[in-house]
Amino acid sequence: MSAHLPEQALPGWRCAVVKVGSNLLAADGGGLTDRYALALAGFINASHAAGRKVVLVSSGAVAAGRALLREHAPAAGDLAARQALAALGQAPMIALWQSLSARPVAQVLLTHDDLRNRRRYLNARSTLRGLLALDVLPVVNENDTVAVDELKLGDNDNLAAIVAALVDADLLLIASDIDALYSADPRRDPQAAPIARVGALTPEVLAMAGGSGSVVGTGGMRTKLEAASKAAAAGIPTVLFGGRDAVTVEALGRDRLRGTLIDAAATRMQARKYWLRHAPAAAGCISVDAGAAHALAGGRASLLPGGIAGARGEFQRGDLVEIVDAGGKAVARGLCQYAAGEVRRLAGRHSRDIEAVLGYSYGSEVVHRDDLVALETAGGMTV
Ligand SMILES: Nc1ncnc2c1ncn2[C@@H]1O[C@H](COP(=O)(O)OP(=O)(O)O)[C@@H](O)[C@H]1O
Ligand SMILES: N[C@@H](CCC(=O)OP(=O)(O)O)C(=O)O
Repeated sequence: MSAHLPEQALPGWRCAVVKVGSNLLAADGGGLTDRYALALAGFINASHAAGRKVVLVSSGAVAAGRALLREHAPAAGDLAARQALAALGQAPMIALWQSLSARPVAQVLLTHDDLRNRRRYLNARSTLRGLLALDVLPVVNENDTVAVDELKLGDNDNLAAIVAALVDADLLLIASDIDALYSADPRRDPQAAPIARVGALTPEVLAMAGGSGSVVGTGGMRTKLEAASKAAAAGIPTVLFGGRDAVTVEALGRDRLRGTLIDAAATRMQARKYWLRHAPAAAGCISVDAGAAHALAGGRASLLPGGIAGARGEFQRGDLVEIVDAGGKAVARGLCQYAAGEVRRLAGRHSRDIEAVLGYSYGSEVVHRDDLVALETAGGMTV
C-alpha cells in the first residue's frame, strides 16, 4: 500500500512521543512478539544515540495477560477481567521493551484523571521530565487497574497526545498496523486512498476515520485523529505510520516519513501562550518587585522567590496566577509551582533557601518561564 505514499521530510524534533498499539506487539489472540517491536526499538535506540529524547506509550498489556492464561483467559467483553489481564500483562510488556532498549526503561502508569488533576499533572510532568533528564526510556501505559472508562475506550492514542503536551514534545509518532490515514476505512472501502499530509483536522477529515479493524486493537483511526487534534492544539504535529514495515520505521531514523503528517495548528509556544493568556480567571495574584517585573516583561525569565513581595488569594500548586508589579499592574500570567501559603513564606528569600523554609522543594522557580506568558513587551506590544 505504501507505494502510493510519497516519502516526505519528518518535521525536526528533539523530543518525541512514540505510540505503539497492541496490534504491533501481539498478533490477534496471540502473545507478545518482538517481530515489529524490534525495528521500532531500533528507531528509538538510534534516536537516543543522536541525543534525542523519547517517551514510549505502549499498549499490549491486555493481550500479553491473555496470552499468559491461554485457554483459561476470561471472555473478551468482561471489563473487570480485562483489568485483571492488563495487570497481568504490564510486566511482560515492559520486559519486552527492556529486552530491546539500549537504555533502561521506566514504567509509568497513568490515567486521564491523573492528568486532569493539576497537582498530579505537575507531579507526572516532573517525573517524566526527570526520567528524560536521566536519559532512560519512559514506557507509559494506562493504569487499567483504576481506569475503567479509559480501558473501555482503549485510548492510548489520546493518552499519547496528552503525554506529548505534558513533556513538551515536538512530535507525536503513532505507529499502527496501517501505513497511513486513508480517505475511508480501507478494510471496508477498496477505493480508499492514502493521505500524505493533513493541513487541518476539519470535520471532513475526521469523518474519514472508522473504528478498529482487529481483535486486539481498540481505538481505531478515530482515536488517532482525536489524538492528532489534541496534539495540534498544543502546537505538536503528528505522524501516522505503518509500524509493520521495517523500511518505513528505519527511514524515520533518517528523518524521512512514509505515512501521514498532520500539521500542528500553531507553534508550541503560540499554543501555550494563547492558553495562558486566555485561560479562565487566575486563582490568585503574586506581587513582585521592580527588578522581577522588568525581567518577566521580557518574557524569558522565570519568577524566583527573591523577587516576590507577596501573594493574594488561596491558589493551589499548579494554579494559574497573575503577576503584578508594585503599582498593581499585571505584567505576566503563569502556572505557579507553589501554593499561596508557600509563596508567602518564600517571598524575598533566595532559591537555595526553599528547602530550609518549607522542608521540601518543587524547584527553584516559583513560576517556570515555560509556564509563563508576559502580558506586554518592554515596548508595550502584546505578545
Ligand atoms: N480512514 C481510515 N484510514 C486508515 N485506517 C482506518 C480508517 N478508518 C478505520 N481504520 C482502521 O483503523 C485501524 C488502526 O487502528 P487500531 O486497530 O486501533 O490499531 P492500533 O492497535 O495500532 O491502535 C486500521 O487497521 C483500520 O482498519
Ligand atoms: N492499556 C491497554 C491498551 C489500550 C489501547 O489503547 O490499545 P491500542 O488501541 O492497541 O493502542 C493495554 O495495554 O492492553
